[in-house]
Amino acid sequence: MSANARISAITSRIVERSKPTRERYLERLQAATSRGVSRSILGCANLAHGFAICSPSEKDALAGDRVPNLGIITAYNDMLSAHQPFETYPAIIREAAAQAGGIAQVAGGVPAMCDGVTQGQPGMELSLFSRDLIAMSAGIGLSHNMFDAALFLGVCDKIVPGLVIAALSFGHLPSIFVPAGPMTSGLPNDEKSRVRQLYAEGKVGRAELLEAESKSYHGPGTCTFYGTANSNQMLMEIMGFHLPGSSFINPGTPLREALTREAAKRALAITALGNEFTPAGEMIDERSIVNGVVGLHATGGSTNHTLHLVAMARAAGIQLTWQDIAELSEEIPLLARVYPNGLADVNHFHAAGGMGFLIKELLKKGMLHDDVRTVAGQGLQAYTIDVRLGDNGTVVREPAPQKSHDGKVLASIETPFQANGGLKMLRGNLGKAVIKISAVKPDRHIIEAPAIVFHSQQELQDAFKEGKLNRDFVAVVRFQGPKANGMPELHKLTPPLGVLQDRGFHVALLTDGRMSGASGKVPAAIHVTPEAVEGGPIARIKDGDIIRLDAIRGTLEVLLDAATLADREPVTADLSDNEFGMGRELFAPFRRAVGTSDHGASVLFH
Ligand SMILES: O=C(O)[C@H](O)[C@@H](O)[C@H](O)[C@H](O)COP(=O)(O)O
Ligand code: SF4
Repeated sequence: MSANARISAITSRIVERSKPTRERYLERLQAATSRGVSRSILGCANLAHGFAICSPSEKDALAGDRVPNLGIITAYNDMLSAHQPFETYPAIIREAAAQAGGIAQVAGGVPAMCDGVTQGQPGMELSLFSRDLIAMSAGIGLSHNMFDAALFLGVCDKIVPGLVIAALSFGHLPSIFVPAGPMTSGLPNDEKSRVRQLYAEGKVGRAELLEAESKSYHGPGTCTFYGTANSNQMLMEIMGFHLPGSSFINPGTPLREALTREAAKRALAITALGNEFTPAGEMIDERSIVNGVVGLHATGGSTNHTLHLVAMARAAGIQLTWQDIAELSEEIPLLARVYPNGLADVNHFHAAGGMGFLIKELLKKGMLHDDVRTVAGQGLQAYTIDVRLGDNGTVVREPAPQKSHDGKVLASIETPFQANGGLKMLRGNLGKAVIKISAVKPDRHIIEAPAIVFHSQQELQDAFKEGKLNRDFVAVVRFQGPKANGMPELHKLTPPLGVLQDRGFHVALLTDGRMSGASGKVPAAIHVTPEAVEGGPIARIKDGDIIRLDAIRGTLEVLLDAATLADREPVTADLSDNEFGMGRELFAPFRRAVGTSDHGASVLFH
């Protein structure tokens, strides 16, 4: 079944807009695939270096071009609870590949930042840039050109988007994403946030706060809120980069290992040496990208994907815009309530029916393109499943439940939680911005209040502690854009602004920076473009100006006449503190080269 008329029309518009870049991309891809098995063009010395550590039988196999070789790109480190399980994956994959008559080599590693460790810290100013650096790093691994397919081991925020950019830059290769799964449920996310607000008010100390945080983040796996990392898993499944049912199986379980082994065997089966050749750059097309956006809206996914999906699409020559994302939001109902959009976590979401139920429901109403290619084959019907471990350690897939196992977490398409998706675009005399309203109560969808201007998160936190913010106001936190300081997440503002909102004040955030995918209850107009350091209108706002943020009409304005606003000189800021320390001096070229937020805030594509 093809997608309904409205979604198909948006897709057709994207196809038309992308024609020049998509055609050039596909020409390059076909030229690469026409050269046959990649390593066959390597010289003897190149090849000898490439398989120097292999066994004699592996060398024989690799010297020919009949045995497929998998290139593993791993984002393993002990810093990300979500990536720590990857430590053992290469050995599992090598064994599974050998059992299936193939070979697997770790082509390279990529850096992976934990936004939870760096949240509110200087390191966060490297976070967004790390996405493009991850793409470049993965490219270094794959540029050895020894491989017939790639396996990507990555989960978190910037890592999956960076790896997708790499996979599409090497679009002549089939690629499968291999996740490690969510942490088991610990202290509920809303209880964690309640303790944070108590700490922000000085009602509990660090000991109580650390105890709550440690009970929430307590072991291997992805943090269980529906932030960017878990939005990534949803995207990889709905866009066809995961095998069906892979996204939300906990690490360290037999089913998780069975899925990893299956991914290795499937990657061998979809190389050019087999009969199901599925190069990633052909598999992912405009329909796949639209399916990703649909999934984002239907689940209340991370606002960061208004940056990452745009950049990921560009890597395949596809031009996705915020307008496309906003118009799709009007068509797609909210079907999942996972924190911060509800009280449940991703384990509850999976138990309620998870991705299989979600995709089945969206397909019922033509809200997804079913005529897409995936690593599992043709179409998304294969993804409307529930997955379990079979008797002999294999993966068994059965039809997804007809009804949600928990209607408070996962709704049917007939009775959605909200008629449209959580992500909207705002426009007005302050430029363009993004807002996620799926976690904002309806009485906060319109905020009109005086501006209070800050040039850092710390300034706002200090003003809160000094009791200066007990009022209605719009916090204008500027000089947080990609060119200013790498566009950090300002998630540390969630507790103080949440306290003020709970006290009954009408507050909102307006920033050229980002928020965490885990932010949610306070209305926030984020990714404001043009940014302050580029002289954008946000740099002309003064304390006391009346700001109107209207998420219903999709407008963002400072209530000044055009002449008054134009007569004001945009203020500048001293950003010297953001140029050194914690590696920030290494990223000056990125700050200079990065494009605008509505084009993905990328140094790779403008
Ligand atoms: O976009 C995201 O989902 C966030 O970057 C997330 O990955 C980050 O880790 C949050 O900071 C976690 O939330 P807390 O900071 O509230 O633990
Ligand atoms: S979800 Fe966020 S906090 Fe959790 S491991 Fe990943 S990057 Fe770190």
